[in-house]
Amino acid sequence: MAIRKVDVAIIGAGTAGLTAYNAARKHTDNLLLIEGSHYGTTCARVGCMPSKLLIAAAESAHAAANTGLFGIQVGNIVVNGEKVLERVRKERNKFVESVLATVDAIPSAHKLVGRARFISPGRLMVGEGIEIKADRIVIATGSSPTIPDMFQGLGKRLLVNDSLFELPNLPASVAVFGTGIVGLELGQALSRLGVRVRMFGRSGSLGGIADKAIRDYAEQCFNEEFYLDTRSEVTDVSSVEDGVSISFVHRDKGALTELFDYILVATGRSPNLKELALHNSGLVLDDNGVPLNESSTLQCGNSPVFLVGDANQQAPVLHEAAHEGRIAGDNAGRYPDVIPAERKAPFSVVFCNPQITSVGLSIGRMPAAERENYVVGKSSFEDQGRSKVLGKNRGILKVYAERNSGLFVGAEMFGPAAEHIGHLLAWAVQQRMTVSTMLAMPFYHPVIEEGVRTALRDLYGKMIKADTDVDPCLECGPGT
Ligand SMILES: Cc1cc2nc3c(=O)[nH]c(=O)nc-3n(C[C@H](O)[C@H](O)[C@H](O)COP(=O)(O)OP(=O)(O)OC[C@H]3O[C@@H](n4cnc5c(N)ncnc54)[C@H](O)[C@@H]3O)c2cc1C
Ligand SMILES: NC(=O)c1ccc[n+]([C@@H]2O[C@H](COP(=O)([O-])OP(=O)(O)OC[C@H]3O[C@@H](n4cnc5c(N)ncnc54)[C@H](O)[C@@H]3O)[C@@H](O)[C@H]2O)c1
Repeated sequence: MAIRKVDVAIIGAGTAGLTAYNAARKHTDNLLLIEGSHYGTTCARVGCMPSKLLIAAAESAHAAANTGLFGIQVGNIVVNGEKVLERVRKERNKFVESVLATVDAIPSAHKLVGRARFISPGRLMVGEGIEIKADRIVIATGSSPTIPDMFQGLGKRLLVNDSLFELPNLPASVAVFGTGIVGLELGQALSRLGVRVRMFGRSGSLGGIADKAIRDYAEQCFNEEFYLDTRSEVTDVSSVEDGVSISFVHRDKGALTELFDYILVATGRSPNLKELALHNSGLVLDDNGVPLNESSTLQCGNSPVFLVGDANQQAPVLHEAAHEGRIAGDNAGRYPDVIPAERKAPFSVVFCNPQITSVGLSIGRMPAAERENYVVGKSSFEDQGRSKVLGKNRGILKVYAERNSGLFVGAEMFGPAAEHIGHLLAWAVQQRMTVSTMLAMPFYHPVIEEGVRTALRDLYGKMIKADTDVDPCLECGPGT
């Protein structure tokens, strides 16, 4: 049995693990990055990048099919599924290669391939033959798709994000389970590429939208493209010779049984912690078996262990995984002199179409009494000038401010260019801007951002006096 002693061990060479490695290395040269599977990260290999590539193809097909609005007729549109997936993989591989180049640049003495688990506090076993004694440990093991029992046994008919992009061709039909972020992004993309899609949700949730009015509006929009039920009643899912048979209660047609080539399971992700034998780690675990940890330091209690990225499930998105890795790597390097870091404003974007963005405080999830402390402004994109020009005039934006201070605290949007609007609003939250400061900023004309001004003016009007309109907007052009 080989035994190695290091200052810092990092488990998992994904986005969080790699940034943790870089930060910890500024403090010590005696560190180890342990990876139990492929290098290349979830984001590049099976997450953000291939999904966005598939969505880009879908957007292209959708735009081609919807030129009639502008008086333009396009000939017969043919989606070549093999070529679509070929491009997804080809471009995806380039993103993976750029990560692999980063990993290659790490000295081999700092890397170890094998699955790690705790054998006691501060001691890890990697595979069956290597024991690592580590003064400090960063857990950066990511997350994996959760597969509910009802889908077990479907064999190759069951897809998750990891397997979808490896299909040689686009299937004719896919039933998507889960109306969360992954389900919505991939399900809509498949539908826009000509795949027959039905989407089955369970809890009423849709793409993480907290506000009920925005959620209902979005559900209606998606149903104009494909059948989506956020509270579906699915009575049977079985593997049959030609595919998967699904029995469900259709919202309008009652009980139905339909056949699909595949089901795509997008019912959430669980942190990769089970394999770590955390009962040997000495860490205090919550009811779900996740070590308790502090979000400003990522430290687990007073221990020399840090938990980052999807593994802690605090903010399972790429930029947060990277930020958390940096904080934890630095703290593991400097331990016991741990320093709390400022966290970024909460921010997410869902790349469905129209897009969804959520920023800052989630007023929609607050109890009614707490919500009283906030004022809500709203705008619709149905009549918004630039959105109409582009034929993208669907959507709602809600913006939130603290009632007493006028501080801008958050927003939620389903609508055009939400990936960009979300950035403006997230930066405003993080800069602790007030609504009046935001309204003093320049707004060009005609742009989609004018819809933000409309919502902020509505908010401002409600803040200054509930029953008084703000002054007319003299600088607002038509359709803002
Ligand atoms: C389909 C999809 C689309 C997404 N799109 C976006 C997007 O558009 N924007 C966005 O911000 N986020 C997106 N995300 C989320 C984003 O990909 C994740 O938040 C991010 O990749 C998490 O990084 P991580 O370092 O925590 O985990 P990972 O990159 O998964 O790294 C964890 C690593 O730990 C290794 N590991 C696990 N257990 C062990 C062990 N016991 N021993 C050794 N190694 C181990 C794994 O092999 C893996 O390499 C998407 C996710 C999915 C699934
Ligand atoms: N654009 C992005 O930033 C992006 C894209 C993809 C994923 N992600 C990250 O990945 C995480 C995981 O995404 P996800 O979509 O897998 O999880 P999620 O938690 O967003 O959604 C899972 C959905 O599945 C539903 N569900 C659970 N069991 C079900 C069942 N048996 N039948 C039908 N529906 C069921 C849940 O009610 C929920 O709506 C997200 O939280 C997000 O942070 C981010």
